[in-house]
Amino acid sequence: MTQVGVNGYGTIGKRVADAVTAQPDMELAGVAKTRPNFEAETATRKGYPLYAAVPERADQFGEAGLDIAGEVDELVAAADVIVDCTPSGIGAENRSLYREHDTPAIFQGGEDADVADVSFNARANYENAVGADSARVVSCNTTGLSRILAPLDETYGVEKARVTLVRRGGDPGQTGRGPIDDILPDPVTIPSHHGPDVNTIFPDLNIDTLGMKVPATLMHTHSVNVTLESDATAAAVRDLFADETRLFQIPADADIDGAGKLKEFAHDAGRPRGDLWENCIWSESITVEERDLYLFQAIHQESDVVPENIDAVRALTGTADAAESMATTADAMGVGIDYGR
Ligand SMILES: NC(=O)C1=CN([C@@H]2O[C@H](COP(=O)(O)OP(=O)(O)OC[C@H]3O[C@@H](n4cnc5c(N)ncnc54)[C@H](O)[C@@H]3O)[C@@H](O)[C@H]2O)C=CC1
Ligand SMILES: O=C(OP(=O)(O)O)[C@H](O)COP(=O)(O)O
Repeated sequence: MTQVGVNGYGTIGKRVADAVTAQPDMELAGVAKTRPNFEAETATRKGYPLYAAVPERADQFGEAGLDIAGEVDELVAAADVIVDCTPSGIGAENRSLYREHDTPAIFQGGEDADVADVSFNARANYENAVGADSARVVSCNTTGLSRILAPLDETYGVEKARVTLVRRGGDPGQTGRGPIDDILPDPVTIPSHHGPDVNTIFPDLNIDTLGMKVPATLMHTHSVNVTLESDATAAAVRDLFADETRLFQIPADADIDGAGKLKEFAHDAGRPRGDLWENCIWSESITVEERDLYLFQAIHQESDVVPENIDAVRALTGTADAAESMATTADAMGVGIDYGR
């Protein structure tokens, strides 16, 4: 059993912790929190060992009626792998703590690529992380792009990818984020950081990305154009994507017209927190004009990186190959949508 510690128990951390507890080959060593808020209370209620992330604030937990198992360095010492889910930039600050304890570490996409030995996407470059000391699971958007680019590149070759990313302003719980009533080119410079981030997974891939931010919280939406190196048809691309567990093709007759209905669908399906771990690609949008493929996809920013974090644990510990790990993760979490079956 691999003992996994989660440092930072917010949007990503709480989902990674739940996913760890579902795996047959992993145990949750504990989670580290900075303060005794409602998420700390939930962790305690779930029976997760709770550690104080900031030693000076450890007393606050007891004062709030929450027992702690210790301080974060004890969690790092006890874990075989630590998954750092702290806000952007804090992961880099925590790197020395993980090194001190010789604990392999997984970082998130908000960190710069040089925080870790490798940038990671299970479908595209799992092998690069096998036996590494650290890996960075690329951002939700880069994860979503890597999942479609890997099969397209393997099957047809990618001459050039062009993607416009319409980004949600903040997560549902991020009440301080915006825009509230605006549509922003963000970043206004081109390419956005997503293209270079894709290149940390596919170093030679030719890609331009443009980013925008809108007053939405539910999901990101991508408008994708990929010029392929060889001929394809829309039907063949649909068949190719159908073999990918982490790609969900929204059927035309599902009456799912946007992120709102996608989330409703996820809740109806009994998904925890209404999570959609898969890219959600509108099947009707898949169009091929000569060698140009077009599609729209929605990405659930809060959850698509969660299966990737689980696979990254197995890659760092060398306990499974990519196919085995992705299958185990899917079975344990219920990743994959067989609509209509
Ligand atoms: N929310 C999203 O849409 C996605 C976020 N990411 C990345 O995941 C990482 C985490 O993001 P979120 O979960 O959204 O952030 P979050 O703000 O929801 O959660 C971060 C948690 O870490 C805690 N924290 C702060 N300082 C800490 C410290 N020194 N030690 C331990 N914990 C500390 C915060 O109190 C909070 O509970 C970032 O790198 C982000 O870019 C990646 C994909 C999607
Ligand atoms: O990594 C993300 O988005 P990004 O790839 O657009 O930077 C996540 O949705 C987190 O974005 P945030 O930095 O706006 O919280």
